[in-house]
Amino acid sequence: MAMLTAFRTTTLPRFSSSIFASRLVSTLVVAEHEGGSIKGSSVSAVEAAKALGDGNSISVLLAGSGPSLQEAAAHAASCHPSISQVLVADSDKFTHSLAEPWAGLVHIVQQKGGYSHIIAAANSFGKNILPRAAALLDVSPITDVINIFGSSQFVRPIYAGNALCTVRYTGSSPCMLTIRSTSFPVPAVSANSRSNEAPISQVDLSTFGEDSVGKSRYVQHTSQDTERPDLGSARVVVTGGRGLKSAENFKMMEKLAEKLGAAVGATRAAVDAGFVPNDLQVGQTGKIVAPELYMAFGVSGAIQHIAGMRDSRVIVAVNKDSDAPIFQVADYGLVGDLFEVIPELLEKLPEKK
Ligand SMILES: Cc1cc2nc3c(=O)[nH]c(=O)nc-3n(C[C@H](O)[C@H](O)[C@H](O)COP(=O)(O)OP(=O)(O)OC[C@H]3O[C@@H](n4cnc5c(N)ncnc54)[C@H](O)[C@@H]3O)c2cc1C
Repeated sequence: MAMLTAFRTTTLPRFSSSIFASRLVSTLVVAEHEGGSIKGSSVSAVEAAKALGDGNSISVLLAGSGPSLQEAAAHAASCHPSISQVLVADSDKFTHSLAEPWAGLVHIVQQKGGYSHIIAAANSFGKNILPRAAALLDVSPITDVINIFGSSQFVRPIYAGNALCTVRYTGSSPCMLTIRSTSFPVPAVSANSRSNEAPISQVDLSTFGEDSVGKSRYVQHTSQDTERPDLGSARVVVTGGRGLKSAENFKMMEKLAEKLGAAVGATRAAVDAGFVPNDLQVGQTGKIVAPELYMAFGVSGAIQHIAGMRDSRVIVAVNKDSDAPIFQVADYGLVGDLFEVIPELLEKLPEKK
């Protein structure tokens, strides 16, 4: 069984990456796609793979079926200069991201490719697939990585982000990671900047075991309004908490988001109260966001919520309780009633062009 050695907490150490530079690194990025494009969080996983070492050969694995898979493969082949090849598994077994068939796919691709690392984004896609694939490969995955030092040393938050833990991977290959995409932004010059396209090849599925199919069943996929930016990568996020008091009142947040071109977020209390679906939840057990502007209305600032938004560049909080912990992390705080503040904002903000 693979071993993880946690050897230090707190601030980031300065390790020389040369300790591990002599190892050959090749990485498989398990990528998610939608509407014919590879998702931004998966491109961040490619960016993270770059940090594993010079000369890292990075392969991107895409699976699914139909024309949108082929479009996504073409997009993946040209979306980042560090991608060496795109592997495509075309089968209706992978149309939905069910963990069992996808983990089986990662297993056979790893058996053939012998990658030293396998990476996916730490979102519902990666968190669903990677642990199961790791179990099939008999290694321990390292989750929620926010910094990479060479091929074996990784930093990840613990205690809801209150401490950083540096772990050294001493297990066998492959070393499997999920990464926080907000910690590996893709520089504008890297995105879509390659002059030639990476080769695309089909995965040979002849050894794919049918026993992984049918263990879980796809029911339906509900997704937020596609007109809005994705919560995980939006530049502006407006979040409502229990202070909004009802699903009806939460519509004010949507109007505000519309004016600001923002994504809507929510606390777990707001989700549990049924104001909004749980894919809007920000926090330790929700999405991790790091927008340029994060606006929190009627949010107390519980540690589990802060864990998901503390890396936002500017935090604005509106709360009627001046002692609310959210003010400890806010750059701008307004002690006031959100039912007065939001309508005033809606009135004074110009319409989005
Ligand atoms: C294991 C675990 C995981 C968790 N994961 C998450 C997570 O991922 N994300 C998350 O958010 N929570 C998470 N929680 C829950 C978390 O502990 C808090 O319960 C939750 O964040 C509180 O949400 P809230 O701020 O909306 O509600 P509350 O704590 O009830 O705060 C409501 C706030 O609204 C203010 N308010 C009320 N009326 C008004 C008004 N008219 N105008 C202005 N302000 C007003 C109040 O002063 C108060 O500060 C988790 C908890 C546990 C135990």
